[in-house]
Amino acid sequence: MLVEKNELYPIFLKVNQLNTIIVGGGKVALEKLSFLLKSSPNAKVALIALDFSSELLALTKKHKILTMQRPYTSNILHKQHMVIAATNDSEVNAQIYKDAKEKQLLVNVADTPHLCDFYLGGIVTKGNVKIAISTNGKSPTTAKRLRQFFEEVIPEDINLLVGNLHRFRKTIKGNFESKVNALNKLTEGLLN
Ligand SMILES: C[C@@]1(CC(=O)O)C2=NC(=C\c3[nH]c(c(CCC(=O)O)c3CC(=O)O)Cc3[nH]c(c(CC(=O)O)c3CCC(=O)O)/C=C3\N/C(=C\2)[C@@H](CCC(=O)O)[C@]3(C)CC(=O)O)/[C@H]1CCC(=O)O
Ligand SMILES: NC(=O)c1ccc[n+]([C@@H]2O[C@H](COP(=O)([O-])OP(=O)(O)OC[C@H]3O[C@@H](n4cnc5c(N)ncnc54)[C@H](O)[C@@H]3O)[C@@H](O)[C@H]2O)c1
Repeated sequence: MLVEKNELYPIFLKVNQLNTIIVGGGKVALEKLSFLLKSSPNAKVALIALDFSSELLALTKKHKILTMQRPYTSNILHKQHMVIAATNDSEVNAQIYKDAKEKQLLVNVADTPHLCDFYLGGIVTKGNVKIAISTNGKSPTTAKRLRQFFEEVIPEDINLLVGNLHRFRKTIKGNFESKVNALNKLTEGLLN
């Protein structure tokens, strides 16, 4: 049996130094913004929509996020790096996709895999450690459950390990290779 394989390449974006725009102000926009801010509270993001739900407005106020109450027009994509389309108008969403492609922006039309350059994933954060989960767009529910599972099983003190190894690395003398050897020797027991 041929097993399908996820060929997406995950990268960890510094969204505090990139410009992201979300088009839409309803339930889906709220979900995408909440997950973005949960992982990256200082993300540089702006929203544009005909109207915004009160829950979404409360979140934008809390994080000092700019909201623009007007219809989408393509000029809003100027100087943006990424756009998330989350309106309830599929023609507008398709137009955003087309405009973004013309301007070579990364685009995600929420919940519409064939109109996405990237997917938002399930994300587990423990201090400096972050794990991103994707099911290749096949089952967001599985991504959510896996995220909950790893949030539960990965100990909070994983961050202590990272901090200790970071400090230990600075104390090791020698070239790159001997540092790698020392770090690997010290941590080989972690797998057992
Ligand atoms: C991970 C997460 C992040 C986030 O949203 O930020 C995320 N979806 C989440 C939850 C969720 N979304 C939906 C449900 C209801 C169950 C269901 O319908 O299946 C649930 C579960 C729930 O809410 O319980 C609806 C839905 N979503 C997509 C479709 C279309 C389709 O499946 O074809 C439909 C059907 C729409 C319809 O019916 O028309 C598609 C996408 N959703 C993705 C991400 C991308 C793929 C990620 C991957 O590769 O796994 C992708 C491809 C594009 C995208 O990036 O949007 C977040 C969990 C975060 C967490 O909890 O940690
Ligand atoms: N809510 C869900 O659970 C769900 C599930 C699966 C798919 N979807 C799909 O996701 C999309 C968004 O759903 P939702 O629940 O967030 O809708 P919603 O009605 O809660 O919000 C839609 C938002 O789009 C904005 N909008 C519409 N036209 C616009 C335009 N021309 N310019 C700027 N903003 C515009 C509205 O102002 C509103 O804020 C829809 O296509 C919906 O079918 C929703």
